[in-house]
Amino acid sequence: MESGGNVSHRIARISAHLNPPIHSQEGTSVLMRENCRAKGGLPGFKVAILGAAGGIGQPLAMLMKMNPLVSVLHLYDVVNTPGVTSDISHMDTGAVVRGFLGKEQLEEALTGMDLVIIPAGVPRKPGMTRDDLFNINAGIVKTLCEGISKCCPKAIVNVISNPVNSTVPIAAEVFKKAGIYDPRRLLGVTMLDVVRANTFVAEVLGLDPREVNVPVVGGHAGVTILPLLSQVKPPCSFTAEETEYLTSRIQNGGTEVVEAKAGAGSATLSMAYAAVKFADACLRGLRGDAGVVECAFVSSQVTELPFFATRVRLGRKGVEEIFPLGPLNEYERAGLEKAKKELAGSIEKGVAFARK
Ligand SMILES: NC(=O)c1ccc[n+]([C@@H]2O[C@H](COP(=O)([O-])OP(=O)(O)OC[C@H]3O[C@@H](n4cnc5c(N)ncnc54)[C@H](O)[C@@H]3O)[C@@H](O)[C@H]2O)c1
Ligand SMILES: O=C(O)C[C@H](O)C(=O)O
Repeated sequence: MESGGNVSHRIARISAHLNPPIHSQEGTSVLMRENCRAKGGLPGFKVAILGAAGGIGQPLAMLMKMNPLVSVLHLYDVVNTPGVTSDISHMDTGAVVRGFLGKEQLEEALTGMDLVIIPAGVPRKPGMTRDDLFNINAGIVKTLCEGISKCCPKAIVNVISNPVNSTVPIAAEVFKKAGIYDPRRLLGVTMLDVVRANTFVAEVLGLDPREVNVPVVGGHAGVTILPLLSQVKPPCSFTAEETEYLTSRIQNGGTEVVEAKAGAGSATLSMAYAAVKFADACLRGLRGDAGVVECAFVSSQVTELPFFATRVRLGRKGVEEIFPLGPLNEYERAGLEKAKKELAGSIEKGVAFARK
């Protein structure tokens, strides 16, 4: 039986849990309470989501709370994290959730993290390109990466914020400036392109999308998104018309969603799904699992460009192997040239911004 002392200690803990100290908006914070269950510390990884109250951030937070590899989940945003954190913390899964609000709490949110996922920033509206988001999102990503440099320089960083083709080079420059850059640990998330490609190819082939794997290389915008339909698994072939249809649909998948949402933002739910699929692969790599291979936009020597998305093998140190493009057909070779031309400018734009 519990002693009286233990019982009142437990009630005090529960009451602290139900009545968390909430500080003022202007002041530092909300939801600073230490969750008592964090003490024992389940085996697992510590993950932070920056932009956790957003359209991607919320479902991403929910799905990461369900991931058995995660023991601690930090939710950071400049708005609304108390509500999102309170809500998600009631899920009866293992990860302990803590919320952090506003830039005063960024460092606390980041300290000790193994993986940081960044979906912070504005999304597109119809008629915009991803590059139109640069002026706002470049600064957001820069500030967040400065925090990472200081508080968790060894963390794996997954950049979702657009334009990914520029925000990843920005992150790299920030890390270089801080003297902590390890290219193996910085990954631009292009998983949604693969998810879409698997879905659209499966539709054409009449297969279950879970059985299909399409490598998508290059970058994450328009013609820089290059699906390698000649390398689809299971092996298959497409007519010229199917190739044209699939390439165009995969390259314009983001725009398809932006237009359907008609001003209410861009892909959030499929992106959260893709982000968790990718984060889970990073965590399995960190754990030491063998053969974890996904596509990502990383520092690369596969082409003459400093960054390029290809299939990479994920391990304890992040990106441990970068696979070459493999044999391309004529259609893909032409696509590659177009992709490289646009990518070069986007990468340069990010680097120039960060070096200013
Ligand atoms: N890589 C991809 O495949 C992919 C897919 C979809 C969307 N995106 C991009 O992801 C980003 C977010 O999209 P969304 O739909 O979630 O947008 P959203 O506006 O719904 O959410 C963004 C969140 O970021 C927060 N935020 C803004 N400034 C911040 C800062 N300085 N620090 C922390 N948080 C901050 C906002 O408060 C908001 O909660 C956009 O740039 C979008 O283009 C990328
Ligand atoms: O298209 C967008 O603006 C969001 C994202 O990059 C996507 O591919 O859905």
